[in-house]
Amino acid sequence: MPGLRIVADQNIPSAVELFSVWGTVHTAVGRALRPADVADADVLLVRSVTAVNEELLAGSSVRFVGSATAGLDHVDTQYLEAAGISFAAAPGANANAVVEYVLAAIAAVGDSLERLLAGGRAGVVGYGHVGRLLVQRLQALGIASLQYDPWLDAGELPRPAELEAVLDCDVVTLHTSLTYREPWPSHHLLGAAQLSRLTPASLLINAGRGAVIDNHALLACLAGQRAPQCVLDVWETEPWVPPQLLAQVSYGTPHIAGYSHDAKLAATHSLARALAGAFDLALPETATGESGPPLVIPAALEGVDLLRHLLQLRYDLVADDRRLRDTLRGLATAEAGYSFDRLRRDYPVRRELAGSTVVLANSNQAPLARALGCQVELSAPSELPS
Ligand SMILES: NC(=O)C1=CN([C@@H]2O[C@H](COP(=O)(O)OP(=O)(O)OC[C@H]3O[C@@H](n4cnc5c(N)ncnc54)[C@H](O)[C@@H]3O)[C@@H](O)[C@H]2O)C=CC1
Ligand SMILES: O=C(O)C(=O)[C@H](O)COP(=O)(O)O
Repeated sequence: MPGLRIVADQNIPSAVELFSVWGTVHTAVGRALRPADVADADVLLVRSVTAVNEELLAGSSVRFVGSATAGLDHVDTQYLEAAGISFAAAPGANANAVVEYVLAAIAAVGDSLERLLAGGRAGVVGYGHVGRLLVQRLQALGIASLQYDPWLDAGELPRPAELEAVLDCDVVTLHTSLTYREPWPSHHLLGAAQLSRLTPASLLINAGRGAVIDNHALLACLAGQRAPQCVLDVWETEPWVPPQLLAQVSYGTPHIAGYSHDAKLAATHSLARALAGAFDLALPETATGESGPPLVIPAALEGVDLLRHLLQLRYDLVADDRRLRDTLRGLATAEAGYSFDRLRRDYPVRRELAGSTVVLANSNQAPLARALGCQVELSAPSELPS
């Protein structure tokens, strides 16, 4: 069906290249999309910053909406269904990127990694695409975890636990969708009472949605005597980040946990497949992404030093944190919001570690590299254990 009018968020990489075989692609600033921008469109492609609802789409000619995201809290899927508008998202496309962010955060904060490897436990809240992959990776590294996801049958979780027990783990990491739905809303799942279970020895990570934690209660908790360590990628008030909260966290980033180059491209391709399926269009052959250049690992590294080195090879949390703090310092609220969005728009190319080839001189290094999803090459191949 040639001649489709397609409106796409400017931050969906390769959207023009991939979708223009089916029509004209107009790119737009996702947060600023208004009804007039989509009134004549057939297809709308968004990211998480565009609220997709009746207000935006009523009276428009849009027949397909694609969201290049895992989270769906910005989309009124009931409205789309009632209005007969097809919808697709990109579940799982960025799960590995988020997992690598979380592991890098654990490696960066104090001795969290050492404690987990020495018999500590990670508490995983939300056992969807991200939670599942994280638990698999932890298991491969020999790290125990407990999981909380009351929407699933306990049998689907390797070690299901009550939220309280999960909060008592050494590392607590949040991967729930944002939902207000009873009986288990995730909105403000962690308020003052839940946060009070954390101790100075705990590390709390949120790379899900900001509003899963009551940010007022979090600020009070982090300013208190028994404050845990905390790493935040998401903020309840995005795109504005409260300076007081940023000042209290060990590391803060501008909602980029899922922003690997690989994940973004996978999401665009997944939307192209969905549109082709919905409109019965021929899907052109396109090259799939190549993994980055091989990574050469120093032979002397072993154990926790090797693991920390591997986890920080592809993702530099410290640099992302510094960029956010340097950018936001001293800015007024509105300007800070624009700057947050600009950091996301201009995010540097980041490749995933999983799928990367690592070149090892020491065959003892192979199990850890494999546990992180790397392809292993030995500089002397005959030494590689099977
Ligand atoms: N910071 C970032 O860059 C990214 C953030 N996200 C966020 O992380 C979330 C998780 O991603 P995926 O695993 O891909 O989504 P998913 O939809 O596969 O999994 C979400 C899980 O959360 C569970 N859940 C919902 N309410 C819950 C509650 N009250 N308590 C415990 N669990 C609950 C659901 O049952 C589901 O299993 C997304 O919904 C999105 O909001 C996802 C990707 C990137
Ligand atoms: O997939 C999700 O859900 C996310 O949170 C996205 O990775 C965030 O990116 P944007 O869609 O806001 O660019």
